[in-house]
Amino acid sequence: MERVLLKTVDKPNVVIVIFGATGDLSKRKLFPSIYRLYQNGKIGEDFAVVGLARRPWTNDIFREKVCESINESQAHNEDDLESFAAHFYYQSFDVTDNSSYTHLDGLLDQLEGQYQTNGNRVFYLAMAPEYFGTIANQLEQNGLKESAGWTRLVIEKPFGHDLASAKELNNQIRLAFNEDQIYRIDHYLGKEMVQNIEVIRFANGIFEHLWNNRFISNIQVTSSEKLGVEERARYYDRSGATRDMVQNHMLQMVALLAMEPPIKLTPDEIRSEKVKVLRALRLVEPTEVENYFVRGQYGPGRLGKGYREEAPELKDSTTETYVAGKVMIDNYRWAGVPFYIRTGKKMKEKSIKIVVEFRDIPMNLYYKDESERHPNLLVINIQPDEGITLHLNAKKAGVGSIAQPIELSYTNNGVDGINTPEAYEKLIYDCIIGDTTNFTHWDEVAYSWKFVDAVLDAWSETEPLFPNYTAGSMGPEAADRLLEKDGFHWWPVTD
Ligand SMILES: NC(=O)C1=CN([C@@H]2O[C@H](COP(=O)(O)OP(=O)(O)OC[C@H]3O[C@@H](n4cnc5c(N)ncnc54)[C@H](OP(=O)(O)O)[C@@H]3O)[C@@H](O)[C@H]2O)C=CC1
Ligand SMILES: O=C1O[C@H](COP(=O)(O)O)[C@@H](O)[C@H](O)[C@H]1O
Repeated sequence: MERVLLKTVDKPNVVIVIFGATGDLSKRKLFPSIYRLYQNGKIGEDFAVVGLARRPWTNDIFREKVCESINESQAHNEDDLESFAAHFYYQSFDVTDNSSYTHLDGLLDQLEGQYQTNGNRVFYLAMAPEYFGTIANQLEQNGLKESAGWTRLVIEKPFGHDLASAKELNNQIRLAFNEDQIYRIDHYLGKEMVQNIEVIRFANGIFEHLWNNRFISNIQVTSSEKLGVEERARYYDRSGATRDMVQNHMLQMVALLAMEPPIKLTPDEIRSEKVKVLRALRLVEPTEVENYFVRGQYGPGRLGKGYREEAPELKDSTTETYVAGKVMIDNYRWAGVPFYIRTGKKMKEKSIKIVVEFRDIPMNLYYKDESERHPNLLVINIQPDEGITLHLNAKKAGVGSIAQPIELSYTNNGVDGINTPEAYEKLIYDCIIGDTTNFTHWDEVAYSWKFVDAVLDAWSETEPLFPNYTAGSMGPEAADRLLEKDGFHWWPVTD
């Protein structure tokens, strides 16, 4: 099957307008990613980047900041960097002020002539979500969408706080932009091994034929972080791990693992299969929440302070920094198979890993201890290692018919081992060539909110007993019991 792109161009000509260009995301992810596109020849010389934020910076200060961010994050060539930075322009801008947009319109006209960008514009909203509706509306009202080329709007997460606010936000944005112009970023969808899930499943007969409830006993998806809340207490405390990670990244991975093969590799066909999975998620009943989900918050431990000590305003916080859940998909393929997910801050290791556990053989003939079990596992390593490992059993050399567990491994040599910038690099490129496959459609966002809202609503009825895991551990004990009662256990995420 051939991947069909909406538009395929070698070196697209474009002006990228970044709202929030003085912020953390721009510095840590966007500038380095655009630089990598330039370095790798994915964009040529016919591009410009306009940075917008309130600070009274000049083009020179902005270019210095861009160079600093690249200096800090990756290998580069000084001459290359200077010519790259010359494509960056800054405008001091208040998103709530009408006149800022008029000025921007003039700047875009000038740059489009200078760089021959054919009127192609990406508006990247790297700002707090409360401004998304206003910006979309102002772009429409001030005619900034009306150019000779295409215009696309990239929106960062979080997309709403719950289903109701997400709907409201979506309605506001849709007044100004069509669905096919909206690119909702989920950076996990830009990770190499997340993109590989589809290929591992659908390009291998040995997996796809077994990929169902007859042969798979459970699937475990872990995204653990060593980092704590860092400088983002204000955002994170209103969000918590469920909104920050489960509503988007974790459920997207579940959808890719569970979807039916698409009839074609087009964005619409893939999305339609993912939506079917998200629609089939079993909503957790309020009285059942304890049987399906576990929440946690880190206290002091091997990795330092507890969450409540990270900032004065977190002193009495009941926000969860950890979630584990048993997700059931009520469809023909997956009936009865739990998808266990877990994610948390200040855990033992940084690891994103998927373990597919196949049903065990009915009798153990080859291990001395009859209770010993070594089910076949397919492990998809997403970060920091990238690759897959298949756990099998084979005969121990020279000792009769005794088996031992063995592993077949494939390591995907990442370009330089840094995963997230690469994910942003891919997604920015996809956006400028018009490939929406790895962006989330409104339907996916809505079904995901519906699922997590049920859990969050049930939790809001009771006060959690926090903290309940130590910084540097693998999370609360209750998360182990979640699997034990089904006869399973978490497979380790480290060797
Ligand atoms: N940082 C990260 O790692 C991630 C961030 N995100 C999302 O990306 C978005 C941005 O996050 P982040 O960069 O961390 O946020 P920051 O708080 O670091 O940056 C916010 C930006 O908005 C600008 N700004 C604020 N108010 C206005 C205004 N009225 N007019 C114009 N500009 C304004 C600020 O600049 P100034 O003060 O100069 O106006 C600044 O450039 C958020 O939606 C966040 O959830 C998503 C994933 C990861
Ligand atoms: O979206 C987010 O993701 C990061 C984790 O991303 P990763 O690529 O390092 O796994 C998380 O730290 C952050 O809280 C969240 O907003």
